[in-house]
Amino acid sequence: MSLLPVDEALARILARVPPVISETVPLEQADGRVLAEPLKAQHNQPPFDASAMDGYAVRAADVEAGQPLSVIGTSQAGAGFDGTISQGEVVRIFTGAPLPGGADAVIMQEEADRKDDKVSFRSTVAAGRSVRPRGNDFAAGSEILPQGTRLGPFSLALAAAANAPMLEVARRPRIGVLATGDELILPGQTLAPGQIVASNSYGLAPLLSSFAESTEDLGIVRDNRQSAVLALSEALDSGFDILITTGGASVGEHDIVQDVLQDLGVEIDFWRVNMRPGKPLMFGHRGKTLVFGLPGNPVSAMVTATVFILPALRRWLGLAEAQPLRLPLAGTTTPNGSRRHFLRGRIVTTENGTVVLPIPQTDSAHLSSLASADALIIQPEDDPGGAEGDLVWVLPLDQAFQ
Ligand SMILES: Nc1nc2c(c(=O)[nH]1)N[C@H]1C(S)=C(S)[C@@H](COP(=O)(O)OP(=O)(O)OC[C@H]3O[C@@H](n4cnc5c(N)ncnc54)[C@H](O)[C@@H]3O)O[C@H]1N2
Ligand code: MOO
Repeated sequence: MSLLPVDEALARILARVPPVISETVPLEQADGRVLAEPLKAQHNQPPFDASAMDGYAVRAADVEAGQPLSVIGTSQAGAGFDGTISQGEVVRIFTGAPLPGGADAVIMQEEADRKDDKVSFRSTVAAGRSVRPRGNDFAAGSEILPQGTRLGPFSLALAAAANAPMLEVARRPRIGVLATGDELILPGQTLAPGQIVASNSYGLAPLLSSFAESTEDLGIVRDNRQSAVLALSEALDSGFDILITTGGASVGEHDIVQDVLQDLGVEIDFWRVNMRPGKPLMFGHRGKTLVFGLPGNPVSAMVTATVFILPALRRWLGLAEAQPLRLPLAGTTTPNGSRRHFLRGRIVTTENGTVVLPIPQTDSAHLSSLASADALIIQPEDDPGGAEGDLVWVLPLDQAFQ
C-alpha cells in the first residue's frame, strides 16, 4: 500500500488553496482577521511636536540653574499656546500638548520652582528633552502594518491611532463538518449497547473557527449509501469553501465516504498519508470546494486537522506558515516505524528552560491523553528513538501559537 509522504500531502493541499480575496470590515470587527493589504498611516503621529510631561516648555539655551524665566501662557492637550516664545520666556505645558513655537525642550514640574509668573529650574536641559517629535511614532504614508498581519489588540490600537476606521482583510472560508457512523449518538443522549458519543465535530469546530467565517455542524450521517449520498450531495451543494467529513475513511465495507464523494463529482487528490495517527486521510475537491475526509478515530481526526487543515486555513488568509518549535525532550521516546509519528507531548518550563515531555499513549482513540497534551512531537520516519535532552521538532497545540 503506497502512503503519501506528509510533506507531499501538505504541498498538494496548499496548492489547491485559492489566492487571498479581500473584504472591508470596520475596525471594531477586525479582531483576529488578517490584513489583505499593508496598512499605511494617513498622518504623522504625533501630528505635532508634543510634550511628554506636565511642566514647562522652554528654549533649552535660555535655562540656567536658579535663573527665573517668565511664564507667558499655557499649552494643554487640545488647546495649544497660540504664539511663539522668545528669549527668557517659557510656557506652562501639559502631557500631550503641542510644543509652542520657539520652544525646544520640556522640563517636568518636579524640577521647577514657580513663583507667580516666574519659574526657575534646578539644572540646565538638553534640547529635545521630554519632547515627542512630530512623526516620531509613524510618518504619514509609511507602512505601519504589513499584509498578512493577524490583527489583535496591539495592531488594532495602532490602526485606530492611524485613523483607519475600515480595514482590508482576507475573506475567511465557510466550513461544513459532517460526521459519519451508525454507532454515533449526540452528546446528551443515552448510550445503547455498541454506541459511541460523537466527539469529532465538537473538537474540530473550535480548532478551526478562529480562521473561519463560519463552521457549520452538518450532523451525523449513517453508514449507508442512500443516507451518505443525500447528506453529502446537500453538503457539496451548500457552497462551503471547505467540507470536512470524519469517519468512514478506511478500508472496511462501511467506509463508503470516498466512493460516494467520487460519485458526486469530487476529484480525489490523494488518500492515505504516511503518518500516525491519521493514515487514512483523504483530500479532494469539487469546483471551489476543498474536501477533507478525516479518519473517524478522534485523535486521528484532531491531529490531521492540526497538521493539514490549519496550515491550509493560514494560507487561505495570507498568514505565514506556523513554525514548529525546537525543544529538548524531557523523557525518552521509543523507536518509530516507517510512518511519521505525531506524538502527544506537554511543553514544560523548568529553571533551565523549556522542554517537551512525551506522553507515551499512542492509541488513536484515546482522547484524554490528547486533552492533556499541548503539543505534538514530530518524530521522523524510522527514528531510532530519543533520549532526554535530544532536540525535537514540536507543533504547539496552543491557539496562541497558531
Ligand atoms: N483493515 C484496516 N483497518 C483499519 C485501517 C487499515 O488500514 N486497515 N486503518 C485504521 C486506522 S489507522 C484508522 S484511523 C481507522 C479510521 O477509520 P475510519 O476513518 O473508517 O473511521 P470509522 O471506522 O468510521 O471510525 C473509527 C473509530 O472512530 C470512531 N468515530 C468515528 N466518528 C466519530 C466521531 N464523530 N466522534 C467520535 N468517534 C468517532 C468510531 O466509533 C470508531 O471507533 O481505521 C482503522 N482500521
Ligand atoms: O492512523 Mo489511524 O489514524 O491509527 O488511527
